[in-house]
Amino acid sequence: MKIFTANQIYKADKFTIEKQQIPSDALMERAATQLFEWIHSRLQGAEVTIQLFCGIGNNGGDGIALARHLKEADYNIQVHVVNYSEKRSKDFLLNLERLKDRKIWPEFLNDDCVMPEISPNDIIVDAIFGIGLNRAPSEWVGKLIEHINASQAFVLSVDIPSGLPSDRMPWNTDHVIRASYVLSFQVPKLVFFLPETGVYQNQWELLDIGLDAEFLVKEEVDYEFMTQFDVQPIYRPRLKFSHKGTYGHAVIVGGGYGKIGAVQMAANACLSIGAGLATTFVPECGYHSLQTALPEAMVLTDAEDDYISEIKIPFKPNAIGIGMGMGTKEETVQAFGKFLKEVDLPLVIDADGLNILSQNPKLLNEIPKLSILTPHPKELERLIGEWKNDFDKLDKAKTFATKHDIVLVIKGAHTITFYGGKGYVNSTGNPGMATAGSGDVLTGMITGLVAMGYDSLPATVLGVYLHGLAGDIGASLVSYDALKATGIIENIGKAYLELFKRPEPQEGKGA
Ligand SMILES: NC(=O)C1=CN([C@@H]2O[C@H](COP(=O)(O)OP(=O)(O)OC[C@H]3O[C@@H](n4cnc5c(N)ncnc54)[C@H](O)[C@@H]3O)[C@@H](O)[C@H]2O)[C@@H](O)CC1
Ligand SMILES: Nc1ncnc2c1ncn2[C@@H]1O[C@H](COP(=O)(O)OP(=O)(O)O)[C@@H](O)[C@H]1O
Ligand SMILES: [K+]
Repeated sequence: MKIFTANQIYKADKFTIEKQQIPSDALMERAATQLFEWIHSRLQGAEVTIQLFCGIGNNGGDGIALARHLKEADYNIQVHVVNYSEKRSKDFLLNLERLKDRKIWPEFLNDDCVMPEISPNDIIVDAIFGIGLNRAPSEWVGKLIEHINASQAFVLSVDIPSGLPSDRMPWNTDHVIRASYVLSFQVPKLVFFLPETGVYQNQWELLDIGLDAEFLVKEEVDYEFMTQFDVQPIYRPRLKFSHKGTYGHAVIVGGGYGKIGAVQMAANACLSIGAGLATTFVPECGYHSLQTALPEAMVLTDAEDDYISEIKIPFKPNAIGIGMGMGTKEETVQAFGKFLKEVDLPLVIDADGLNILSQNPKLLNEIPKLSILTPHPKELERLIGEWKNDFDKLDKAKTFATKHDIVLVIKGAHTITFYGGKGYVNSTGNPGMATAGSGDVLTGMITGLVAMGYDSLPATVLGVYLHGLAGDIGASLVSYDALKATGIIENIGKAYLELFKRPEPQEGKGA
């Protein structure tokens, strides 16, 4: 699913209005009808007070049109116009007239207004600013937003929480609506997925307002939100007349004294996702535990007992995952550097592999093209340097991935994969996955998919999606708190099955 910028949404609006030959307020009416149906199907005429805060642009227009529908269904409404500018939009004015025709007189709030009383039992509709916000809200509007946030009422934001710009950090973090729920039109907004800007909503959902399908398909975007529908086509079914050689031989290199478990989990995940064969390469001390815990995997050992000193793989693997639990001892750094020079297939590099790269930036030039790097935020910072905010982080990450011709995975609540100047935002996963070893599992899964013949980018996008989905299934069985990394591995099979279930209506989770 494409993620559009505000400008692209305006373009889609214009295209739709021209192609479908509809008046401009028709889209606003579709938006309001969808909003009304969503609310009405849940409230079923309940006597709760609905307070609508409407700006003077098209977001406000949506709110005013919604007020008309709510009144027609006999809801108890109070409409406030947040009168922050004299430049009212045409469709806002049209809908204000329609409201007045029905004898509904909104209260106009100006810079000297008294803050309206809000009960915690009220429902707030936040239609103050939409994607047109392009400068800091005035102080009094910011105070009104603070007042709404302090009310403890349920806040339903129209399109985007008011005060949250769609393409930059807010000017004042207190002057952004904290939405209980966002009903967003047609396409998700990038800000829903970033740690610093995703905190302004608990949940979001898309409403289809019929923007033209041709435009949605053709428009090129910088970011895509990877849903079940987007990921399904990547999957390649196993063939009847296949054998284990068809699904590749993966090697997992890593481990050190006390950190063999990381390799074990990665190799287990690698086999669980479907690699034909898996071999681990670990220091000698890992031999017995690996052979015991994971009988399906083969084990090669380093000459050293406790750490890796020379990586020797006496056959040509189809994929190599490297770095988990490996440490950054000088001998290991030398071995890793030598290995990078020798190897001629893309690698999946994680954990200490990434730390060694950050400490020895010259090695960055030795990374095979199309390798996959999977840093968590701290490892990413060591690789690309500090960032000012999430948007700066995305720019830096994209530049780094393009410069080295690699797939860069920024792990987090919504993992983002960068390749070829484009970002793929993952839709699965949960806070239960913030637990030791879940990154090792991801590395193993992606390595397995590469071994099976998937190219680097599809392997990563599919691996990240299935990893999150396996975590979601695992958490649904044992709770977020009790989920462990091995619980993710156990549910990889169910994640495959889930991938092909009929899609649920789109609904997302916030912070
Ligand atoms: N394709 C879609 O998604 C559709 C979107 N619609 C709605 O239209 C909204 C966008 O409407 P607008 O472009 O009118 O913009 P907004 O309603 O978000 O903002 C109103 C106007 O105020 C001005 N403004 C921006 N920041 C300000 C500030 N800090 N203080 C004072 N004035 C400021 C801007 O010039 C802006 O045009 C969407 O968020 C959505 O709710 C719907 O009406 C119909 C279709
Ligand atoms: N709050 C969260 N929501 C969703 N996924 C998460 C969350 N926290 C962590 N994860 C996922 O769990 C994994 C953690 O990786 P990492 O930090 O490398 O763990 P480790 O080093 O312990 O193996 C990543 O894939 C990340 O996306
Ligand atoms: K809004």
